Amino acid sequence: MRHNLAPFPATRLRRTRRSASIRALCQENTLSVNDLIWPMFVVEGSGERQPVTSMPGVERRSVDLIVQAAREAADLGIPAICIFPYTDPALKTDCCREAWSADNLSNRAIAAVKDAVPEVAVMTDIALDPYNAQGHDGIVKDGVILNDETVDALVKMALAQANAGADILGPSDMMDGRIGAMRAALEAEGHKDVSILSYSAKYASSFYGPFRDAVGASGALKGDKKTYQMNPANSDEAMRLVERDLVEGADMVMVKPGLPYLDICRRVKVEFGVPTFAYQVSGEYAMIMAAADNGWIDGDAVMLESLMAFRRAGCDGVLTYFAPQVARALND
Ligand SMILES: NCc1[nH]cc(CCC(=O)O)c1CC(=O)O
Repeated sequence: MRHNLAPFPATRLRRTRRSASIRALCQENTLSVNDLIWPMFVVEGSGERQPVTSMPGVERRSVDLIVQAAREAADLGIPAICIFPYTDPALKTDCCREAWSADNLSNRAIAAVKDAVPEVAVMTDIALDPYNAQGHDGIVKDGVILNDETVDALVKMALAQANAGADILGPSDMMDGRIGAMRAALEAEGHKDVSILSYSAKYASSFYGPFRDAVGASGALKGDKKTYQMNPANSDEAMRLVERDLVEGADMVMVKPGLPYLDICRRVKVEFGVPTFAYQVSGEYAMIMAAADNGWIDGDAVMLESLMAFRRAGCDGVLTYFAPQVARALND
């Protein structure tokens, strides 16, 4: 872009900022409810709500209340929700078989939402951590995370979610070869219209701490996820991962976490021009809420500013725990 500005005073850049109406005319980016995916946590029971201590305002909800939240999403105009299960520790095993059980908690929630509020798109999470006694996203043997055995398990998990009625599958595991394997299995099993939103550039981040509390995975996890999630120091590698996932059949891609990785969001959008999403993760949410609860920042204003930043960086949409608050603020 060239910037051949006439010298002052012919150019006074404040002219386009002088009133609300002129600022509105010159605004380059917008944030709308259409840009939101609302992540939520499901727990066993009925009428059950459990606050997540490290994420003020976020609760685990039983399936009936997930359905109620999906209705709220529809009323607010939020196009999609994303379901994460809090799994009973007794169901966690080394082989992770609960992950692909047709009537596991997550699949029951997917089916219930699709039955009651079919117009809301349901996204899922595909990774073994909620079902793994070892807390890892993949199957662990002798301290090593096994790639190909994990992909076989993830394919079964993907099919179970598609059978339950999921619209968008979200592989968040970072194994190699999983997108191609899932896409082939979906085609073979008649799920040709199910979307894959791949967590393509997912970093080994410390911003996921509160999420691991929310799904009850922090206790089980031994070690870290650095042999599969990305090194936060890398950027070119993210482009290779995105390209690989697109070639294997992903429809949309994600960068995660969000705000600390806006440069990656920008590169993905500019280099590939595909539907690009960011995940404003639990730690990002917790930081904003903690400062707001202390009266140190204006929480609502910072929430909206942080989400506009994703749009400015080129994201088509954002997974954010703020989704209902944002929708309410935008609908006001
Ligand atoms: N693989 C599971 C998964 N899916 C989404 C998140 C994090 C989301 C958040 O922090 O809000 C994680 C945690 C992890 O990788 O340890």
